[in-house]
Amino acid sequence: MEDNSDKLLLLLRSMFIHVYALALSKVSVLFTMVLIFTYFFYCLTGFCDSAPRTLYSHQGSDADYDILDDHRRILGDLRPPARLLHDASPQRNLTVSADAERMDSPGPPSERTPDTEKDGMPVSNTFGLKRFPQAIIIGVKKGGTRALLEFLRIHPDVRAVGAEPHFFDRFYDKGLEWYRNLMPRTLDGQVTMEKTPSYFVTKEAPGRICTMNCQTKLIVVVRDPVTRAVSDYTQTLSKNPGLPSFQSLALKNSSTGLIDTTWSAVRIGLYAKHLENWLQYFPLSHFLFVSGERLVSDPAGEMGRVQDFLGLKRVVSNKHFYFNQTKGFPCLKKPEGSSRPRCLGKSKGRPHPQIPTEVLQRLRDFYKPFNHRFYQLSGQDFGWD
Ligand SMILES: Nc1ncnc2c1ncn2[C@@H]1O[C@H](COP(=O)(O)OS(=O)(=O)O)[C@@H](OP(=O)(O)O)[C@H]1O
Repeated sequence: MEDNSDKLLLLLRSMFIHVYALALSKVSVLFTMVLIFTYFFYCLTGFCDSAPRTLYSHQGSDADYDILDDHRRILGDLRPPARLLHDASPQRNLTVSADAERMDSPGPPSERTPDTEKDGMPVSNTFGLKRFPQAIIIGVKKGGTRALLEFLRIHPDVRAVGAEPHFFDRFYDKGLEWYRNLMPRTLDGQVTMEKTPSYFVTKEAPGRICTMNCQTKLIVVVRDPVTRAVSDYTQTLSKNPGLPSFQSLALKNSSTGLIDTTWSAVRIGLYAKHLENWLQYFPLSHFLFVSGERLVSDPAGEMGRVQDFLGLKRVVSNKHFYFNQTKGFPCLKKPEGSSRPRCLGKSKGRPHPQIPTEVLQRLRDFYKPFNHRFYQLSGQDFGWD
């Protein structure tokens, strides 16, 4: 009898231990799952990326860069890249100098991020590496640079910083590692890009970019300097409604009709002058001049040229665009993974104030010789006169 109860007790004890162990393992599985979900959520909101985020768009020229787009892209980035699914990438003709390759290696310990170095080798905790841009949209302000970058970002082999980094004009003292850390991760063969339109008019920018990598491809979106000046003025006016009239800023003196070239809205349009500075550092073959006008009238045509220049397969084409009658500009058809068609923000393609025709004509006359010099230097006639 006592023997039997002992056995029962033993049986009950072993059952209890089993149930307890089972419960413990379930709790630990649950706990692990909670941890995994928390980590994914953290990554989805962009916090596990080591890149310092800059949002200079509100201080800079590009006032309506949509940060939500970056979050959408982070979601997109969690999808395995196409080339990992089927490796059919075309041969790239982008070249990166030995110096740039060297600079891709990790910086001093103080600048290292946890996922950029292991045993002296760059590694990554997601796909790809942060690299210096092989191509930069350097200008011009109000030329259509945001439209170009957003159109390029449709391409699976282009990865670009959303906001303007302003490294080569404002933040050069932060150092190249700081700049590289701003870049999105890319796989071999993908092109890293950024756009900061003020580089084109920054005297030091070409030398600094060449120090990073003299093989960098440079894209300049140019637009009739007269409409560009009005667009620039419209932007400043939207931030400062008390601004003096366009004509009082553009003309030194209304009776002589002399143009005030110290006004930045006028000075930026002297494309030949700025290009001459760049040509001291880079050969013409490193530049692509995109017509801001054609980017509106024939976005697919202009994108074809850009993709060729970057050595990319022509992926972005007519099928990606539609003309939005209300906005009066081409917009992107519903991009994959997004729920709606996409036009640029309200500050892109806004109405310009009426400027007296004689002032516009005066400006047109003023720009004529500079435009012609620019056509000569660039080897392209943009037909502004
Ligand atoms: N598809 C599309 N949608 C909207 N706007 C377009 C587009 N393509 C070119 N543009 C022209 O881009 C002009 C703004 O140029 P940027 O993006 O270079 O401006 S900025 O320097 O970044 O502020 C902007 O200037 P404004 O028309 O004066 O607003 C547009 O004319």
